[in-house]
Amino acid sequence: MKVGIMGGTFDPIHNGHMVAAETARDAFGLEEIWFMPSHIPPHKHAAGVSGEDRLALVREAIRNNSAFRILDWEIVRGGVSYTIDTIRMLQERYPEVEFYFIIGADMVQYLPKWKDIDELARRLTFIGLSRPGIPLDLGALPSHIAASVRLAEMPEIGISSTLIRERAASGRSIRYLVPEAVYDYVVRSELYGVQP
Ligand SMILES: Nc1ncnc2c1ncn2[C@@H]1O[C@H](COP(=O)(O)OP(=O)(O)OP(=O)(O)O)[C@@H](O)[C@H]1O
Ligand SMILES: O=C(O)c1ccc[n+]([C@@H]2O[C@H](COP(=O)([O-])O)[C@@H](O)[C@H]2O)c1
Repeated sequence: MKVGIMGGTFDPIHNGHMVAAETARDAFGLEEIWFMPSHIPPHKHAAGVSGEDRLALVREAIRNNSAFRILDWEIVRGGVSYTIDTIRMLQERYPEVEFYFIIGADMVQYLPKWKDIDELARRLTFIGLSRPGIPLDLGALPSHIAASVRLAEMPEIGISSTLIRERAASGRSIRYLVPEAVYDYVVRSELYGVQP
């Protein structure tokens, strides 16, 4: 069975994440996508919203898609969410699964800085997807890392969680930038400064 892991801070999850996951599923014949919110992301600021709320937002986003599932291991484990730690555990628990890890073009360039990247690159295949303003190519990667990355074009979506947080904080609409059920949850729970 082929499973794509969609890891992220998801602060909040938005439509760029949804299209990235669906593009990877479709392009590489993945049977399931497991959305995996990180606890503390390794190389950027911690999320402003709790792990429980970010898990709830992901649950809302994927509720109508039976191929999309949630993996709460990193939130439950706490600490810094290094992917290698999680993948070792996942491969022990699910030895029959062939794992892919879905990332945006920004993260493709960043792969050499990931913890134990050489081991990770042996354990799984990365799927790199287009993101506006960032070249989608493997030219800058060492060849042994590039060998474990596949690229797929997706319609470029200029949405980031930063954009959503900034718009929400300044009272501008975030509707339709996030899945409708995510928008409803954000409004209901008054996250990111959004008022009902
Ligand atoms: N619009 C997008 N198009 C393609 N990939 C994306 C997009 N937004 C995020 N991703 C990818 O999804 C993964 C998780 O992203 P993350 O949760 O950090 O969201 P983000 O929008 O990049 O967040 P922030 O703005 O807070 O840095 C990363 O691999 C990232 O590259
Ligand atoms: O393991 C690492 O060193 C590592 C470094 C950067 C990012 N990651 C993972 O990549 C995914 C996307 O990261 P981010 O920061 O864009 O949310 C998320 O699952 C992170 O845990 C992992």
